[in-house]
Amino acid sequence: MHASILHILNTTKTRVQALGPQISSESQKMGFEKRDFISAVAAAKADGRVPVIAEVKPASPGRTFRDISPATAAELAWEMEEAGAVAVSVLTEPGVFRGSLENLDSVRNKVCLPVLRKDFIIDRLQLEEAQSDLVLLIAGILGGQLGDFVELALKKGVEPLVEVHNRKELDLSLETDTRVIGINNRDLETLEINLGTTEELAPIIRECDLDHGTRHLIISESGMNSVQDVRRVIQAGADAVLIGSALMENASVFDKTKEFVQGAGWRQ
Ligand SMILES: O=P(O)(O)OC[C@@H](O)[C@@H](O)c1c[nH]c2ccccc12
Repeated sequence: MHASILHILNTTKTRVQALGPQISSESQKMGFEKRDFISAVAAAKADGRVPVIAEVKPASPGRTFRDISPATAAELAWEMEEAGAVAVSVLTEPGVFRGSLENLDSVRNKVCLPVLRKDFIIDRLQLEEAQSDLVLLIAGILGGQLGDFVELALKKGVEPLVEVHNRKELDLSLETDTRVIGINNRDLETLEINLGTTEELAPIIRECDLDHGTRHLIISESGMNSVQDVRRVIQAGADAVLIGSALMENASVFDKTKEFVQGAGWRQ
């Protein structure tokens, strides 16, 4: 693991331990209606949009994009929705990524799209502390506990998005009941990007689906800057893409999201 990721895992552990009792009482919140990500992807495909999960990302290791308050997060998410995004991802890790649970709540109250909580989940209490439609579970971090976390999320009615980066993590994820697999093109050890990761792993998922009569949704995550990049991973078998930095760097999040969603004409 890269030093910044190890640092996040340590601070997350301390934070969750300190917040323990408060989190369990918050989980009583009622009146939460889940938004279905799988049918949102199908709807996007049916009307010719490239399914883009657009990410509200204030910073990443070594880079700051924008200061994002809950009000700004809502504004950005609204631009993403208007531009045709299929879902919104919200970073909630408060240290290195400068995210917040307040940003997540604010986004979900503003838009009608499914919302993904993007964080480093290491403790089941974290599944109680926020309400989202999808939750990221990183196979490389959860290891042997992955299956339990997938079950827990499903039981809560939250769609797990299991993130993998190599064959070993993919095999682990295919043993769970997850319906959504994210292939991270970024190596969490070096933080380097290689879109070939999707080209390598997506066909393995498709083959497994054929063998078992299942149908996983494949999300290609990270490192896409152009419509050509998106085209490449969709052609490799991805159903959807997850894009953060390229949107945050652009002066107009609406314009950039729309460009990816429309695919600049390569989509018939
Ligand atoms: O900003 P990018 O390169 O478009 O990547 C977005 C997203 O995939 C990335 O933020 C991400 C993927 N997996 C994560 C796990 C934790 C934090 C962040 C991430």
